Amino acid sequence: MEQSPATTFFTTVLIIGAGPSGLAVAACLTTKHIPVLILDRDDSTAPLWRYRTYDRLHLHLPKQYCQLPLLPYPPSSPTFLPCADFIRYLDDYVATFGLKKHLKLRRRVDSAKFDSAAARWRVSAANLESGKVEEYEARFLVVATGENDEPVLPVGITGLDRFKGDAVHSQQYRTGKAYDGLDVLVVGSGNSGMEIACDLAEGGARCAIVVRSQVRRPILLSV
Ligand SMILES: NC(=O)C1=CN([C@@H]2O[C@H](COP(=O)(O)OP(=O)(O)OC[C@H]3O[C@@H](n4cnc5c(N)ncnc54)[C@H](OP(=O)(O)O)[C@@H]3O)[C@@H](O)[C@H]2O)C=CC1
Ligand SMILES: O=C(O)C(=O)Cc1c[nH]c2ccccc12
Repeated sequence: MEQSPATTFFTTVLIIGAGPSGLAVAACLTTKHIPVLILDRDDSTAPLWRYRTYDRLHLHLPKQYCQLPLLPYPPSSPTFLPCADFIRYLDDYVATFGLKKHLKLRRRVDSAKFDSAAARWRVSAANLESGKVEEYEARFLVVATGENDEPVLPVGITGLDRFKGDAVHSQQYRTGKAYDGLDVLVVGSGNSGMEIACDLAEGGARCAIVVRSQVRRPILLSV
């Protein structure tokens, strides 16, 4: 059977990733009237912040280090924003710069090639709603897919397959209250591991933490 040709979309700048970075790039370009399209495989902007964070999450950095270009936080907002406030800010950001019309969600980018003869990027994406392949042609490509979207699990932990308890990645962890009275081992002493260990202890778990190399010292910022 003959395949119908893929639909092609044209733009000047194609941005992959609708997290804070992708949205910031899009806002800066659209205010200069440069055409953009933003692709994301998830069904919303900032999916990591919406779907894969624990309940008590606040930004660890003071708000002045976490604001996106062209839209300051109101002075009344707290110095360390709760996650829900940060998401609201990102939603306001999308509304303020009219980014919704440039967003193409549920698009999984599968390849990106630079066609030097045409001086264009040719990007192929699966439309996860329709199941069809879409092609995108752009003069510039911005990859804003973040560092933390995909969970990283250590491979080859002997006996993990026989472990009777829950083993979850920090992306699935929500609250220490769910572990009241249980023994929990936290692997990793970055910001996630440290804060989750604290949340577990406050939730009533007996908690231990694995530190592979070192406990990093906090950098003190004046706020
Ligand atoms: N509220 C906020 O704003 C928050 C921000 N963040 C940010 O998100 C990013 C990711 O943070 P995080 O999720 O903590 O990840 P990180 O990469 O910062 O930390 C991962 C930790 O896991 C350890 N680790 C990895 N593999 C193994 C293994 N096989 N055995 C033992 N230990 C292992 C690492 O040890 P080693 O040091 O030896 O590599 C490290 O301590 C950071 O930029 C962080 O600042 C995170 C949480 C909250
Ligand atoms: O507050 C922290 O520690 C974070 O890791 C969040 C964060 C890092 N870089 C950012 C850029 C914009 C908004 C939030 C963050």
